[in-house]
Amino acid sequence: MAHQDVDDLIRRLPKTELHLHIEGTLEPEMMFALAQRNGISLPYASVEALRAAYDFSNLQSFLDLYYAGAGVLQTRQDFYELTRAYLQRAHADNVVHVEIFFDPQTHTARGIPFATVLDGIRDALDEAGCTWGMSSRLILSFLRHLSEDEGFATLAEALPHLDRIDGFGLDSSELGHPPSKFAMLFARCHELGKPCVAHAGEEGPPEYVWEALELLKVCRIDHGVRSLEDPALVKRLAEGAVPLTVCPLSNVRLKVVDDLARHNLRQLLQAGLKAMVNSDDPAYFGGYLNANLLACRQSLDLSADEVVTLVNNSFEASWLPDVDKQRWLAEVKRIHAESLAA
Ligand SMILES: Nc1ncnc2[nH]cnc12
Ligand SMILES: [Zn+2]
Repeated sequence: MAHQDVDDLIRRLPKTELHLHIEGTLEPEMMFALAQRNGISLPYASVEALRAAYDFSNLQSFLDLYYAGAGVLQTRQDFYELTRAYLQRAHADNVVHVEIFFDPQTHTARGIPFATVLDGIRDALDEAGCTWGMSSRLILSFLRHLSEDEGFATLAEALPHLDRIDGFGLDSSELGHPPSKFAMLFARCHELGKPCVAHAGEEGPPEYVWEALELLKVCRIDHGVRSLEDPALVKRLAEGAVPLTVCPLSNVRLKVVDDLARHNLRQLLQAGLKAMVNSDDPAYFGGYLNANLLACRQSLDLSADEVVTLVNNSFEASWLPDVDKQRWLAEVKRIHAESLAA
């Protein structure tokens, strides 16, 4: 199939996104607009100056800016508008199902009530369900640079809202904050009957992926690109069909890989791992879901079959009920067959 046809297929396929930080969808234009509305001054003269600062050397250099930027989010309406803007972009990319992270500790630490954050995000998710039939799940992600006790305090704040929280995650500065630090917290999350995921093997070593699996008992690994360094881990991930929510443009921008052409996405698939493509923090990393897939197609010369495998892996790894998964997988198959026949 010609490159142009694979690109068309990428755009046409229904897709799901499983690794997306809602705070990472805050575009510079919206950051400035909210800053003005909320009477906050930003240390940048213009949108262009802010964008120019998006030149990261590693995960921490990004996180410093990302947490500072999130300071403009104050009201339920702000969180609603942020989420609505992301969902509009996802819908334009033919994303039909999203499972998104929110970082409540980033906001409650500034005095924003937990419910303000949750209500605003949920307003937009519910609206997207009504307007487009887009399905969604919301994942409360704990900040791993904070203590486990602080995680427990956040979990206590979440308890009255558990009907609107679908799972738990772990993100932020990975090095020096291994999953084992949160073993008791995640045990409690499992007791609440919710699925858990964790960022691991982004900058951190394969041991962190092992800990996420064995101690936090996660059902997906977020990133996990360093797993290939450990053959025993690859065997474990393949045998357990553990999904890896890979974020290629993020990996380039955070210098996890030096060049997209040298990303190990294909090697992950060839090792039998359930990898897929996601956008992570698209406002900071230069592209939403289709942009990630198109960039991989171009730099890695992905075939139509590889694209379909990535999209299928994503539906299979989602928390959709089986009947919905089967419906979307059948739709992917139909569109793939149509594009082959064209
Ligand atoms: N890529 C990433 N890794 C860890 N924590 C994050 N929070 C937002 N984006 C993140
Ligand atoms: Zn992430």
